[in-house]
Amino acid sequence: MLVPGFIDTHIHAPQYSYTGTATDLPLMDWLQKYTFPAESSLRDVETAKRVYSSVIDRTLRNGTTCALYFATIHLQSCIAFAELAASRGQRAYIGKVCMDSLAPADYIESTEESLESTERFIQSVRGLGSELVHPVVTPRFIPSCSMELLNGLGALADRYDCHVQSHISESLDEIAMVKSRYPHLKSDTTIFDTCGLLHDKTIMAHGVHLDDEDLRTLRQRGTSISHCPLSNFFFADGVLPTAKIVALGNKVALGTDVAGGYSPSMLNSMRNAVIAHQVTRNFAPIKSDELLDWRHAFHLATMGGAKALGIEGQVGTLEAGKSFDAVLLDAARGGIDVWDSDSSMHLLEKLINLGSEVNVAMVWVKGRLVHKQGEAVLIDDPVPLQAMEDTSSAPYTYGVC
Ligand SMILES: O=c1[nH]c(=O)c2nc[nH]c2[nH]1
Ligand SMILES: [Zn+2]
Repeated sequence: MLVPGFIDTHIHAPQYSYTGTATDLPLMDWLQKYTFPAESSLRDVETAKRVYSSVIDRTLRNGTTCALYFATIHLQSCIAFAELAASRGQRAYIGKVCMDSLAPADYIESTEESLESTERFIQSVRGLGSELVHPVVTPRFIPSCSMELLNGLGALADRYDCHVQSHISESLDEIAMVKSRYPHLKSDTTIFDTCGLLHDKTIMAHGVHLDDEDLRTLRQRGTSISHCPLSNFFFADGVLPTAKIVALGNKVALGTDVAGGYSPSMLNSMRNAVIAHQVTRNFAPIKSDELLDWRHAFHLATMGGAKALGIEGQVGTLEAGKSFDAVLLDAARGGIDVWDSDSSMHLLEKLINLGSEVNVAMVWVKGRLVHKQGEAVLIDDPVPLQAMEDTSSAPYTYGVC
């Protein structure tokens, strides 16, 4: 079954090195114990290239044709990441992370350094001239950014017309920290808004504790929420009422939040979005009839992501005139039994509920084959769609898998 490419709207590329571990602590302790040391080690550009190549490769193998990535604070490593994404052919929105507070001495920047290297990152990525790879203004979250930094980043996003990403109202420990620092300001939303960081190219992860007023502000600004259900089960101290938020008219997309979420698979994220919805329904004091099933989750993982990034005219569905960002899913490759009586809707439902990387046969971005199961990594040469029938003679350049 050929489906639109999956769009992961929240993934921490440098955390890929410890994906599948570090599942035992609340957010603030987890950042100090696991995240900052791992991210700090990517100061070394060669280490960064190894990790970033792996995460690009792994996400492509899982059918992620487009990802909105957090990187680290290190300018040269971030530029190397953008170059790798461009040569590997993934649609990648990449943020050089900004933090001038709440981080260890070896993984922090001054306000000036943060603003300067963000600007240089924007210019360098735009200088690559890639249609697929874009810079994103990325304050990590409010606790790790001074007001001066947030204001400066708002101005940069405006000047360069850039996407913005961060985390918003994500957990009780994060909210308590913001409240103790800014007791007079109502919420994360108020702070981001005051600093000019909420607009229609902004994607905020989590938002589990947004109230109705916050949600209204996000709607008015056209800002999207990246729902990361698996990570929310570990950190959020709550569950995002996704169906309610979608019904209110807020833009919602899906993310894996690697490595707070331990799986880089968007199929897994779709399944967890449905489970999270079932949890909110089952434990809600008043039962609502809002629905979020596998079909909605599939929509959030494709068109929802495209709308969040403002590229719904190019990707998100398989339609004439759009870019061919697509995934060929094949149940026969393992783990899924199909019966003659199965309709094509049953087949798609099975692929979403039971599928994994094993079932991702081929992946294309903008018409270029970027992954074919069982073959070496495809790099550099854009391959025209017509050339794909006979793979033995196609003019691919192969890298080492
Ligand atoms: O899930 C998360 N992962 C992170 O790396 C992070 N940083 C701030 N807030 C965060 N939440
Ligand atoms: Zn995150």
